Amino acid sequence: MNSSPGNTPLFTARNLCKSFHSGTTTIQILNELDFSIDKGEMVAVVGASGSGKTTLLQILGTLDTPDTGELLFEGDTLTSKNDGELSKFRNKSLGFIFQFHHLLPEFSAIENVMMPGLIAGKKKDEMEEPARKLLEQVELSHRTEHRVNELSGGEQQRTALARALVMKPALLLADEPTGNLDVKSGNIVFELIKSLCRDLGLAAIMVTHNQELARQMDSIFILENAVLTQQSHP
Ligand SMILES: Nc1ncnc2c1ncn2[C@@H]1O[C@H](COP(=O)(O)OP(=O)(O)OP(=O)(O)O)[C@@H](O)[C@H]1O
Repeated sequence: MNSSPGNTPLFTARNLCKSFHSGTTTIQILNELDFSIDKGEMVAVVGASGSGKTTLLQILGTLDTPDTGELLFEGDTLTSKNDGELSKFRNKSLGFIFQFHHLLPEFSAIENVMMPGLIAGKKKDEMEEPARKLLEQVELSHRTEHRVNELSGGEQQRTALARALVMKPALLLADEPTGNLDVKSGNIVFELIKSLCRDLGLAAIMVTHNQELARQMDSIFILENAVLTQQSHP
């Protein structure tokens, strides 16, 4: 949100509206919500349970569609892209990390990290070095050949982080990335997210219930009554 006049933000959401309908009830989750983030900026999104944080992140990540509104990446609209184009966009420009790791259990740590590249049509030889390097950066050099179910919860989440970064995205979307971990493992994952994003110049939007972690980001936004409000930094 710190763009100086004339500078295009990395990612902009304009006028997002989203409602869910259940029987006769309509829940308005997002109401003319505006948001933008600059290259390399790290923001936290907090809010009460059920306020719509996951829904917002899914929409920003083009995994869900708003009822109305527009998303712009580096000034280009994403709204007119078809599913195939959006899938390519996500693969190239976005990294995702969720509360649960969503790794493929039948594959090893390094195979999981290489996967986004292989899906994009890159050769295994091309992906092996960056995957190995990232596993080293998340302190898992000794676990590269382990299958997912042979890793601890913290190790699985660090593998998921390596996978999220392997395509060198510009923006990391993290939904409660430490929510399923004990405090110590969660802190390790959070510190890695922070340091790797800083080192790689990545922007990040992190949904969290943890105020202590949120305070360590560049800014905090509260999702309340279907709009995002920036909290003045403590
Ligand atoms: N597909 C859906 N259909 C109907 N209602 C939905 C759907 N997805 C989410 N909701 C409702 O929208 C609201 C927001 O859900 P969401 O998961 O985005 O909240 P959240 O802020 O991430 O919650 P939490 O902090 O508990 O994870 C909730 O009341 C939820 O029940």
